[in-house]
Amino acid sequence: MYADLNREAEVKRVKEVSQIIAAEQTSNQTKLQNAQHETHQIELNYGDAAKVNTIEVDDRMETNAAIQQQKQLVSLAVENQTILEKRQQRLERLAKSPYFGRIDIDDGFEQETLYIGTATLMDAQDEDFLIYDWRSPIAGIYYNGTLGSVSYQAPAGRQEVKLAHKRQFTIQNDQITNMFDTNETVGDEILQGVLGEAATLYMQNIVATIQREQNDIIRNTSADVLIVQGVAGSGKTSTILQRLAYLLYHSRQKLAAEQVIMFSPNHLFSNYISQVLPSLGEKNMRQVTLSEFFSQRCHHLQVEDKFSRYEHDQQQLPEIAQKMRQFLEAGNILQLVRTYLKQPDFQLKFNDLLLNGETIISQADCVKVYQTLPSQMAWSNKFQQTKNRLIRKLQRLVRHEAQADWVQERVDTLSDYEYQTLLDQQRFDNDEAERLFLGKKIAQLHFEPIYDALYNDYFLDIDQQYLDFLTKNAPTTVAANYWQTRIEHVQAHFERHQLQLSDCAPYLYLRDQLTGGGENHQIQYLFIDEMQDYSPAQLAYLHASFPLAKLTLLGDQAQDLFASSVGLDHFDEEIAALFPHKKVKLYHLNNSYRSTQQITHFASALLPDQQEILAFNRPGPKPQLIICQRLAELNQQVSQQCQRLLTTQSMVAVLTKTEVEAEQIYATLQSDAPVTLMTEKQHHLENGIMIMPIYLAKGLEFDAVIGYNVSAELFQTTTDAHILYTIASRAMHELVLISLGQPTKLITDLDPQLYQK
Ligand SMILES: Nc1ncnc2c1ncn2[C@@H]1O[C@H](COP(=O)(O)OP(=O)(O)OP(=O)(O)O)[C@@H](O)[C@H]1O
Repeated sequence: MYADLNREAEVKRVKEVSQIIAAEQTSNQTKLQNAQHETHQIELNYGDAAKVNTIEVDDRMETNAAIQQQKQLVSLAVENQTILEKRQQRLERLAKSPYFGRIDIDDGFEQETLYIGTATLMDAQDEDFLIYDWRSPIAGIYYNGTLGSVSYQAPAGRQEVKLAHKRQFTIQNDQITNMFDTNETVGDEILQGVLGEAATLYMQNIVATIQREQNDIIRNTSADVLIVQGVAGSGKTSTILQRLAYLLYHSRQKLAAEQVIMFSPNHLFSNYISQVLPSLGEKNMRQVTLSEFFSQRCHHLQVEDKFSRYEHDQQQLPEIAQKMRQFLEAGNILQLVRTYLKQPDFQLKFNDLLLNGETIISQADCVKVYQTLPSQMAWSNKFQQTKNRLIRKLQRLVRHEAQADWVQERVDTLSDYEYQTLLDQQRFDNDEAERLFLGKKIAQLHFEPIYDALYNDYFLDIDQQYLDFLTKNAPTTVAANYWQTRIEHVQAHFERHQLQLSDCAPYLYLRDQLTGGGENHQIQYLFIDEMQDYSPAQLAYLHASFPLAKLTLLGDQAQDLFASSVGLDHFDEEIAALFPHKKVKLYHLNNSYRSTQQITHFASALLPDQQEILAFNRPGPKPQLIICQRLAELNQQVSQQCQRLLTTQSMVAVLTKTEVEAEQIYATLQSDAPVTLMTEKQHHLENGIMIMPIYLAKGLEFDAVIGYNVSAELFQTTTDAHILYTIASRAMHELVLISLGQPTKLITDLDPQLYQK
């Protein structure tokens, strides 16, 4: 039987469920306190057990057994406590809002009413579900189905049922504040309410209003590589965070949050999204930026980061440089590395290993060892064999040196302390054996830097090897002399211990292939947000670095600020082609939820290749274009607009094209509200006014945005159109664009109806 549909019945049910939750909270709290007390007691006892006599052998064994037993007790108690703590948190979440959806279904045998919330809740007898977790198979119907016949994926296979009713709620504590029936997947009305709200310092989960197209992405568990090309504000980031919560729920036994990595654009963004998973009762995944990842892997080099390269590009980026960059950043560069290694004349480049100016292991030694190995052996194998043989060679040298005069003299002059330390409590039958032992220790210590160098693969001259790779792989798109100049640049950078961003992927891949390193087998899922900011070479390298991980890539080519996807005509398909032997699934999200209809229409029109972008039906004021003739006037306008916007909005961002502009406006902005200049070091959003270059605002949103100086001089190219689109699409409710002098044609060529001058 379906439950009663009238409002009174719903009001009554919410109250009843809330009371059950409250009672559960009280009983669970008592259990939790008991568990905390018990853990504390066991820990105290554990301390006593460890104090037992350890001199007598029998006592010592007994103590060890006691300690083991106590340890087990502690870990059981802690585990029990953790379960209760988690349950308490879950109940707290449910108490704030027990559920948000109801479905009435008929499977041909019985009619059932199900309520959907952020976690499962059973009745006191543990027999009936009072609330179903949104991730349970049957809850999929709520997001996917319109009334009538629907199917869902149950553990036993696909099930067909009839969906008779669907109802949405907004519930605060035990009060229903909004409720209506819908035939839509998830109706507009509640979504209207959610999207009309003010911006928040942390991203919110979207569990109550997940849209059908987003639900497909969230619940896809079959793809090895899942690629989402979605327009600005289409919920890509929200969707993948929900997806991760879904995956963690369904693979509890096999997948832990520690086995998931997300590459995010910057720390501000990482922090902005950090509350979504905890709000769904899940632990956060690890987050890293590309720059951090590369720096970690190239510890002896300073890697150019995307932001400084962007800033530099704004000053100048000659066409030739761009072509060379495209060559190095194309997906097939890793293939070129593999081909290079297969050449018959391929030679490994080695370093001399020196100690106090004296060559201990020479390049010639390395070559000699390397050449004795079978040519058909795999490179990484050959490299490891070479390394092992060089280590053995060093060990022979140490044994030999142990008897050398300088070492024996050193043995004679050891202080008592040195003597004891070197002996390390070892006993010898005769003096000679002891002398030999000490001699060997001294020689080992002496040659320790060489051991380290061998263990850390420093005998491979990867820099020279990479230069050799570049020399043998000149692109056909640029003249030889330009390429030669670039190689010299790379060399000069190596001398200063620097590496340019476009060299990172081929350089590291070459090193990994040669040394057999660089693969992380722990990570099971890799998420890459803002994938358009990664070159195909970087994406391919990340895939090679996490070979067992399933990938979720999401982005929007129209927000490509760094021109990473220049030359890719069919962006997502070309990205998909990077994973030829994998099960790839492509999704497109065309509905934009963030901004008002007016802002979305305006932003979409800025794009050169008019994409299909569907605005959500939420009206607001038209974007405004303001033209100033002098710099002082421009700065004054920014101040005035900030003041005006802050009367109705709480988070206003002034977005600039470059860092220098952000600093300039920060120096002149006058406001009573707090003003923050956001830099890469800043990790938190702030209320009031935030000023930042657009690349730091990636993935973020604000109540109102002021686009700083959208002049014809600064915005001309396709990449500029992408920058402007990204600026405009950060605004939820209001957008103001201010230009110094003639505004960019990107705006003035638009239909004048789209904005207000
Ligand atoms: N189903 C939904 N229910 C409620 N809000 C949603 C939904 N989908 C998206 N949103 C909201 O739309 C806004 C944009 O979402 P999100 O940041 O995930 O989009 P995005 O595609 O990653 O954007 P961008 O590429 O522009 O950074 C957020 O405020 C998000 O909460």
